Amino acid sequence: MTLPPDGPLEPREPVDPSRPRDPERSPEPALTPEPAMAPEPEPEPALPPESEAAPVLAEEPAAERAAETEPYDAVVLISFGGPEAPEEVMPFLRRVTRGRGIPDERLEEVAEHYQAFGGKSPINDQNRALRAALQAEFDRRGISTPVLWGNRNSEPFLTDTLRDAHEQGRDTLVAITTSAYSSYSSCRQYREDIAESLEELTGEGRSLRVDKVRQYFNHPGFASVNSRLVTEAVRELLQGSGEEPALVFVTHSIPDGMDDTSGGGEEDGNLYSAQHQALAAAITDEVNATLDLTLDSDLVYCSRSGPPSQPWLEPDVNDHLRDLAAEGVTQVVLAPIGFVSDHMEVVFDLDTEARETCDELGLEMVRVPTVGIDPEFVSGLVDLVLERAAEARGEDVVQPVWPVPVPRPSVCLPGCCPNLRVAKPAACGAD
Ligand SMILES: CC1=C(CCC(=O)O)c2cc3nc(cc4[nH]c(cc5[nH]c(cc1n2)c(C)c5CCC(=O)O)c(CCC(=O)O)c4C)C(CCC(=O)O)=C3C
Ligand SMILES: [Fe+2]
Repeated sequence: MTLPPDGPLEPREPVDPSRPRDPERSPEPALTPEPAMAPEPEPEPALPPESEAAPVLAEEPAAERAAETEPYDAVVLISFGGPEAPEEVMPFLRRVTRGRGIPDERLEEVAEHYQAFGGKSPINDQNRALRAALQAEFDRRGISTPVLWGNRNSEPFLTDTLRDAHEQGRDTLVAITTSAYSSYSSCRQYREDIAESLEELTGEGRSLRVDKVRQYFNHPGFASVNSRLVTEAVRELLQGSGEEPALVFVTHSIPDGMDDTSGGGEEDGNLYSAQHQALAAAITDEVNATLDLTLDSDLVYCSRSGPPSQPWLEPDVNDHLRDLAAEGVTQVVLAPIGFVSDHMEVVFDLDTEARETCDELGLEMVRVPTVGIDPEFVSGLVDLVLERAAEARGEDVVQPVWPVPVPRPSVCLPGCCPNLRVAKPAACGAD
């Protein structure tokens, strides 16, 4: 792998919000200005009054804690969820879009994509594999902390996972989400899920604390692995034909308004698109340097939904492929850097729809794998857990970063990535 060439690898300030910021050690970032570190969230209030429903809970013995992950006694992988059988598709889609008045015709249209794959999204199996790979990596390092898994939109639901953890005496958890970038959909919405689960469990007399690792689009375990995967795909294509392909980076489109407020609050906004642009540009440079090429690249978007009247990030991947073909391009490498595994957005929107577009246009297309359970990605996530634990203990932490040289805060800044429809409580933040 490539080491981050330009990131500050010296430790950052320990978690002590009362300490003044030292400008020498906190270079002004180009993309993500932020204070040295947001304060830790207030601990959850003490247990609510005993009720008949939960008389024994306070007696629960504390589970054994591995020293390396102190204060955390469990890791929880949080993801989107997906249906696993035809009859689960519509209930899943209603859950995803609840409270938003999406017409049933739109849901039926999306349901067809799932039904074309037997009503089963690959996402849950991919998360089972990721959970197991994370557990294996902890085991390999001699760390006994369990890795749990909970979803927003399908079983196992996050609330149930956290309740089970509490039953087993585990009440201080650190979360990893399957989403690397900053935006409402990819960050705050997961923080709202955590807050909602914690509130429900508090109502049952269960007190838990859940912190979160920083967004990891610029952790080498994600960014450098993507760079390697793109480089290998380009190398293979060149060995086949010798003709230089066009490089196309793809991510999930979001409404323009959601991108405008990504970061937002105390930052400049547009972080979602800016983070993708920065990673795409850095990977392109690395591919060109490694393979001695001069490839051009573009960042494009897939999986747009919402009414046509609402602007979403563009161009759409299919429109872009048409433009490339019109310019005389004959080969493309499609790199889905916005996703961590080959879920429906990848297998339907790219491997099915975009591939059909390529076939129509006579474009040869290679789709780069997502990071999935690449050992270096899995190891990077474990590093992020240990980094977050050291931060929670108030120790100096080493925060590897590439290509954007500033780590995202693990405690989100006030007002970042706001929910533009309804204000909801969110965990893991300073607001
Ligand atoms: C940024 C982003 C990610 C990446 C970050 C992350 O991973 O979280 C992501 C992931 C995913 N999105 C997924 C599925 C869906 N997303 C929808 C709708 C939406 N996504 C949005 C954004 C994102 N989405 C937005 C702004 C909407 C519209 C408003 C809304 O509804 O919030 C809808 C509703 C139907 C439709 O309108 O298309 C569905 C079914 C699945 C599961 C795939 C599977 O089953 O394998 C996954 C991993
Ligand atoms: Fe989505």
